[in-house]
Amino acid sequence: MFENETKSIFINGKWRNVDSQQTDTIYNPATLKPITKVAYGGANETEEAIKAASEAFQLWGEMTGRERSRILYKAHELMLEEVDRLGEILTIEQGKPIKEAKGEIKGAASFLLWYAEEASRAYGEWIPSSNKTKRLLVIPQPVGVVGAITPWNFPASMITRKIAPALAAGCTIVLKPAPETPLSAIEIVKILERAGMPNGVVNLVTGDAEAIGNTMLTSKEVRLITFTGSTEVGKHLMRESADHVKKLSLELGGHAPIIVFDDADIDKATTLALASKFRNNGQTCICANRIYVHDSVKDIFTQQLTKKVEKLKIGYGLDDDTDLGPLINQQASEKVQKHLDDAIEKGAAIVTGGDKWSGDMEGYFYQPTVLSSISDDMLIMNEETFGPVMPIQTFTDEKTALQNANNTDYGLAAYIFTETTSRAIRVSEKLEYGIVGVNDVFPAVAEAPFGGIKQSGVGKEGGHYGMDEFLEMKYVSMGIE
Ligand SMILES: O=CCCCC(=O)O
Repeated sequence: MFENETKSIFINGKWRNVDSQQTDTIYNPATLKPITKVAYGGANETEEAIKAASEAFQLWGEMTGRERSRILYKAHELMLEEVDRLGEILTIEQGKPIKEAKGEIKGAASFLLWYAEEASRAYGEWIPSSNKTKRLLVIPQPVGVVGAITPWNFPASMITRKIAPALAAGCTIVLKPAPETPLSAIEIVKILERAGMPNGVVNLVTGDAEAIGNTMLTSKEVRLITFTGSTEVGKHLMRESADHVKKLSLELGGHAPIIVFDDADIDKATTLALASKFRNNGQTCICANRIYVHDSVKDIFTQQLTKKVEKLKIGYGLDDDTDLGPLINQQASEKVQKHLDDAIEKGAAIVTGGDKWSGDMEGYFYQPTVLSSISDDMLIMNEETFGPVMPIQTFTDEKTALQNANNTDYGLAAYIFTETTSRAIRVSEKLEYGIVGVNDVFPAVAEAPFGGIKQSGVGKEGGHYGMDEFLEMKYVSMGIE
């Protein structure tokens, strides 16, 4: 499936390596075996890519929305034709189970479709003037060159979620995928190329993350950076982009609570909690990180959940029956272990799991773990774990549950399980989060605004809101006779 070396830099319509011939080896996180080598680009390649994107902006920005739409729509069709192959590539480089990988590819395609449709719907405004001799217009115009920095946990859908609205709006792109997972990015760019994207509109630079990111940050021509990743890096981008007053769209860390009320459907609640926590092995920014269960249903919830967790199959992502793949790398595994050790030291009890998984592969596998006897001072209740550990704490009244859920600097996603509509509305309104799932743990869809508040980010991805990020509203004031 892969050559020993893969050309991974795409600038102005040409695939190439770097002049220095420097490469980066990409590993399969399940086996720790090398998959291929990609080009190790840096500042030079990023500057070239920015130049190409700036030049292409003239053409792309002036095309009609309908013309841009046709290319995005074609890319959507091409992506759907290749779900199986792209899913396999994604699993091989990222580790997630093939059923999730194929689901991600379909999700990635859905952003291309949605923004193909939105491309011709960037409306302006005619503002009624209070002065008879004036006419006031608002014209939406593309921001310009966009630097897109994407994460390893969703190597396909986080790319299309960013670049589809940017392209629909008329922006051009320099894409930097996560160093761990450049192969899905290469495939997506090839699809855009086959769909007829003009040269220079989408450019890809793999390699030295810091050098590429800093070149984007210090470039005057890059008008907006869209980033998904940690809050720490998001803060760095905010600080360093101040000199050029760059626009930023940031999807950062989360620490999602699930509140299980006493009127919840427990069978549904346990299925959903499990899906939220263990999808992508807990490596999702909207994964539940802490569960608050009403005291009166704690036992039944924990029993049912544990039974379901114990049926999860850990293994190689390409095996159809695998539910949990490996963690992405050693650092991720160490963090999970640190959170677990800290919790145990502070009095947590292991209900199930609690250790590394030693199968026949070299990767960083971990048993799906459920913990009880949880206290607020544990690391796991305060920091993003990004791994398959679920701490269960109890509460006795709605007010306390809300206080606990809101007691964090993060504000990405929160979930509540209840069968009472008024409670669902009341609690949703009080949760200090950008996204609330009510009896639903899969809120990320192309047509809705995804994004956090507080230290979980700025801006929205998805829906018409997602395209607004890439448009400037130019105000034209006309004096008339
Ligand atoms: O990690 C953040 C993106 C979540 C995407 C999804 O839930 O599909």
